[in-house]
Amino acid sequence: MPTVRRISHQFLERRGLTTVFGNPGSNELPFLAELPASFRYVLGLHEGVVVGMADGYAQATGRPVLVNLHAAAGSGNAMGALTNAVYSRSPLVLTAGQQVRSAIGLEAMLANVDAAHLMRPLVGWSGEPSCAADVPRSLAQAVFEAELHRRPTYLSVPYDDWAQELDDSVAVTLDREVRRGFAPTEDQLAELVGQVSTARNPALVLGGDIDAAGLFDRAVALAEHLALPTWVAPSPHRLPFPNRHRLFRGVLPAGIAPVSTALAGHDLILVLGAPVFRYHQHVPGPYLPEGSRLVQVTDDLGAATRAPMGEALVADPGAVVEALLARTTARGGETGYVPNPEPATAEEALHPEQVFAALRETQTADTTYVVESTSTNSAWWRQMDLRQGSSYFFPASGGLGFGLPAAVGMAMGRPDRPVVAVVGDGSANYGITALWTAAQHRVPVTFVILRNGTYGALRWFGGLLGTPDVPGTEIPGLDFTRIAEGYGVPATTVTEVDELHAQLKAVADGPRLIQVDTQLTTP
Ligand SMILES: Cc1ncc(Cn2c(C)c(CCOP(=O)(O)OP(=O)(O)O)sc2=O)c(N)n1
Ligand SMILES: [Ca+2]
Repeated sequence: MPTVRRISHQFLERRGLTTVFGNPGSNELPFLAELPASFRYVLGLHEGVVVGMADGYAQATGRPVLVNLHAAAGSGNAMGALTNAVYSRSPLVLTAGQQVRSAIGLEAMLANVDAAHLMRPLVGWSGEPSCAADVPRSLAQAVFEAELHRRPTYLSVPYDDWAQELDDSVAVTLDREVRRGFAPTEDQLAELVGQVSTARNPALVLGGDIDAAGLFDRAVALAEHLALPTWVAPSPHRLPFPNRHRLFRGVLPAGIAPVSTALAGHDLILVLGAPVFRYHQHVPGPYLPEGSRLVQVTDDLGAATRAPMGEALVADPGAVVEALLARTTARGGETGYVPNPEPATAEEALHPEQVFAALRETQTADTTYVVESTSTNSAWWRQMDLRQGSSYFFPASGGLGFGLPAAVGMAMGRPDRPVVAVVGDGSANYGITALWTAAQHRVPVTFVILRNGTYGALRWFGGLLGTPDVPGTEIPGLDFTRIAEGYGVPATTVTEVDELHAQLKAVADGPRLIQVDTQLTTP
């Protein structure tokens, strides 16, 4: 008779969840025992790094990813990174070990009290099976819930369940398939085609889901077909459109009034694959310009129901893109790209624009950038020239500690594409132990640390909020070359542009860290 562990491993193997990101405690060991040879366990030294790596791997592969955490303490450490995975809609399946069933109620050491509620409201589905025999079905539910809703799930399993024997009938769970189809109806498509065809001056706003769905090139085709000025929705965690394309109008500012100002004059605003909108700094004003109509198309039901204005169609944006391409008359939009500007310079240190121009000039066009530098966004979009899908990733809820781990996870998920992490000297500390995992697995990531000795974005926010003189924004004296070497990653510091070019051009067969002293700029 098969054990709970055997059936569960078989189910995970059939669903392709054979890379496990984890950090174990005693509660997890009975699950990890007898892992089939097809499984790969990737150890992270902190649970925030474990989830960050899994998030990167999930966004790189587009597939559900298994995470194994240590009871409540491990799950709690993971929550910060989980806020990013929620908003990047990463299908993570979090599993956590639980004390033996008889010791949970008395709250023995390592009991995860009220486990099914611990990770809410971050996770979509969570549970702890009522008996060992329900573990395989519960695991299958956790996987399907994550896959279908594209939202992390959480399953807590008492560690004395795994060795329990089950009767053969439970194997019926192994072959389950659950599929989703969110195609719009003919009437819905006809209405949308009519709205776009009759619009005088429509605009296109794209969200990260367009890139996640592999629609980057189809979005370009649509914009060119209909001559649509195109923006990226505020606070992007991915890039859904080439940032130097002649139709690109920029990343929408993350304030209510500035969004209306940017979109003024467009009678129809078509939002594909984005929440409406992920505002950040509070700048109140009209949600929409006078005379504008907003139509949002998303397969994220929550994003559709919570928007403050406009109409929403809950459907697969890809089906809408193809229908608009096929059923509307071409308007001959601009094609091609605008030239790159000269980078700004600085006195003592390098200007971030010089760093980004060096990346543009030395890295290949298929490079995946994982960015977590919060005061350099303007410099980044001014200098980078990204023309492929899956080229840009940023922490989706702004939770720091994503950059270094996610870069490691992405490089593991897509070993065919070079990965460069561009991380601030503040952000780097939240996920710094990812360097150890990179060294252990010889993951070929280039980590570029922008050292300006401060929490630059907070200095800028202080000015915005009228609180310029607050404590806790200066971080002098950090040396990431010595920290990196302590985790096994070779590292250098550069102060000149030529040195930076030379370092970036050098071929590395594993991880490397380049620390660059940069001037503080504003986001
Ligand atoms: C987990 C976590 N902690 C704290 C913050 C607050 N925070 C912090 C601390 C920032 C400064 C990051 O500094 P950096 O050096 O990484 O980048 P810049 O100097 O370019 O701003 S930006 C920001 O929102 C956060 N977003 N996430
Ligand atoms: Ca900084």
